[in-house]
Amino acid sequence: MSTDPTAEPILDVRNLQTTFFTEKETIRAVDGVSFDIRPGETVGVVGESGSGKSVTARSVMGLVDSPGRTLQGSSLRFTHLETVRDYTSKFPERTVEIDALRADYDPVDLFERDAIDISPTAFGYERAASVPLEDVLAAGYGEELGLVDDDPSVLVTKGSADSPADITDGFVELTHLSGKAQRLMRGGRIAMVFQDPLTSLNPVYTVGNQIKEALRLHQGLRGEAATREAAELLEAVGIPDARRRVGEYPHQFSGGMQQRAVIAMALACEPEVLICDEPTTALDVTIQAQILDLLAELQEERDLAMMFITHDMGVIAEVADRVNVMYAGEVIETADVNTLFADPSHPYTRGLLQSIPGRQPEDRLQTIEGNVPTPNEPATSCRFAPRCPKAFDECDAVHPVSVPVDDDGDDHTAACLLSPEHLSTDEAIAQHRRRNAKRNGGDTE
Ligand SMILES: Nc1ncnc2c1ncn2[C@@H]1O[C@H](COP(=O)(O)OP(=O)(O)OP(=O)(O)O)[C@@H](O)[C@H]1O
Ligand code: NI
Repeated sequence: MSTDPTAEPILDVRNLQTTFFTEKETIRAVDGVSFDIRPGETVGVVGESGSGKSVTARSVMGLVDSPGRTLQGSSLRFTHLETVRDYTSKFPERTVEIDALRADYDPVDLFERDAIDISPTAFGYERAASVPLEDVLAAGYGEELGLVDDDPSVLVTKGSADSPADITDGFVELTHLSGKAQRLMRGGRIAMVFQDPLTSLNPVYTVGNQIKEALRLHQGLRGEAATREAAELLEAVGIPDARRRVGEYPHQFSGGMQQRAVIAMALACEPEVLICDEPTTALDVTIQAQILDLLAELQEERDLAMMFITHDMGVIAEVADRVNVMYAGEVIETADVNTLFADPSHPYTRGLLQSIPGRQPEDRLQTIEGNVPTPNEPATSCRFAPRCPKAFDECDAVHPVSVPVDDDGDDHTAACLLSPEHLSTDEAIAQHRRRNAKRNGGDTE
């Protein structure tokens, strides 16, 4: 699984916050998550039950149900250029051209208006002049700042909205999609495979008809051509006797074959990004291995960007190029897969690795005591501290932010007061305090 580390991301997740407003409490299920995925790359998302993996995936898909909501300040950028051009011509009323705005607005003036309660630090910049207008719009503050009447879904950053074919840079902001623009994205450009194949398959239609429906919607194929393509897709995902089986119903398929059919359905839409949420958890080990091989093959053929969710470190080792470790709504460590296994930094990641059978001497299987807490308060401390073997006093007083683990610039970050590892603990804590203060708009922590 080699990917080009210099390639541009196709999906850029920035400060994603998805919260459930229940009668009892406010659950910050995803609390400021950032990462990106490149074409051909698999980003693994791992963590115990309740850490926010599925809500992250559902947020990207726009499938968060009430009482959940993705909050203002979150940005999910789909940067696939062809899609940006296509959406610019299909949804001109939802498109904004940054150059045209820049001519009319000076960001410094924007932030100086008295009525406005947003500071540049909310966007991770210290000075107003450094905040790109597209960040303001993507995070949903365009209306408040008087830039636009309605949050735009398509942001053209290089080129003119009048000439879609000549656009060279921009993104579709997934958090602002609705209606047809969302239907074309979901399934068409970004597809998802769930743990239980029966959530995706309708029991009353044949498998073939369901694939054909996807082909009609997203590729405009009908009739004989669609039937042929449906059988070819079933063949491509390794279903034997595909020509006959297109006429069968989901219940006539085994669990493994059902999941293959779901993958075929996802591929019928020719997506750029495939999100897999524990796609093999319900399957036995042999079938699981076959499905993982299949996904790897399909990814190679189609240069798919994949987000792969699992609580199984063994599966992560097999499928992922990069890994995000999640805990209580936050990404607490991120690294390329080899670094993560060889040199984990966060005590939580170390704990997860020690709970893989066969990875520790004397075959002692360690598990981390306790459970993931429900993140129902803003983070003002380390959410892992109560379970952490390394916890010390400050862990209850300072919220650790993601910082580079060391200074060799290899994109290995951890959200732990013991990082960066080359600093003394006091220096590291001071850095976390400063970064918190900055994020909260200059307040003291
Ligand atoms: N519909 C909902 N209403 C209220 N809270 C929810 C809802 N869906 C998820 N949550 C909460 O969001 C948090 C994250 O849940 P999520 O399903 O993303 O966890 P997960 O990491 O996918 O866990 P698992 O490994 O069990 O699938 C949990 O605290 C959960 O209780
Ligand atoms: Ni889940």
